[in-house]
Amino acid sequence: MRLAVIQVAYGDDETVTDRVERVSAFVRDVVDESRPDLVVLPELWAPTGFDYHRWEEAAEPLDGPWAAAMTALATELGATLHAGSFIERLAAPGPDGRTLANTSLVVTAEGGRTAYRKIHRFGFGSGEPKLLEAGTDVVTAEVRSRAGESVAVGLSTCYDLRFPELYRQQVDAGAEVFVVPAAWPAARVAHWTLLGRARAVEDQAFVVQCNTAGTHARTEMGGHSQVIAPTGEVLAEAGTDEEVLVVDFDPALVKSTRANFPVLADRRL
Ligand SMILES: O=C(O)CCC(=O)C(=O)O
Repeated sequence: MRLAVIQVAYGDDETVTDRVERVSAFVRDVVDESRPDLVVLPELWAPTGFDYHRWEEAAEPLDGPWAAAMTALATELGATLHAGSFIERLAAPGPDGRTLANTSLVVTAEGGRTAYRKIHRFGFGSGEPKLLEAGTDVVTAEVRSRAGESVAVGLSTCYDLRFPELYRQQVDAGAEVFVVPAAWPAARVAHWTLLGRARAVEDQAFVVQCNTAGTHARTEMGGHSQVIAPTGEVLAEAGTDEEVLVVDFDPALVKSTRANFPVLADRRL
């Protein structure tokens, strides 16, 4: 199976409309050139990650124009698109009284959609916890290759990476690959790379991390998107600029790694 991780860079100058157009063209070029089965984009690349005060105006429902554009792109290209996340406007306020969520969207080549709402909100009282509802559901999506292979992918977003219990629940739900879109700042990028490898080793799963590059809302992003094998081997790692990682991987490596070194069978809780 082949995947392409697109580490998008952006600043504060580009309009959201221009960015959606630019990134869609970028995805088209990557698919034309490399024919990946799965393309991954970062967290909140369209509504501008850390620009919290614009989220309200940028929010769209799950059946809004951004999701429609991403669905059209996936079906046009015949590849599964993990479109990263967007600010979703919920139909009704959630338990915290908020009507927005940070929602990731996966679209298959046939246009089937899976959505995941970020469970762990980042901001310690401001930003996400103040503005967004928290997701409650552990979500996996099936990704099929052009050759007919199939793998279950666990969905999480950025700060979720710090909470290993979420990934154990994804393992219990059948996940063999974890895909993590992010807008992870440069200040803590060492945590990002370390935690990604830790999740791969402890859960014996592929980890696909797609971060943001550039500086927006006075926050420098960390880049260093990476793809990790279930053994902990780093299969590819980006630098700090806009970049694409194309990686071929064999989903069967998860089962063989878990069979050959069966630590997950020794869990006690
Ligand atoms: O946990 C971190 O250090 C960064 C998390 C973050 O930026 C986010 O979830 O948006």
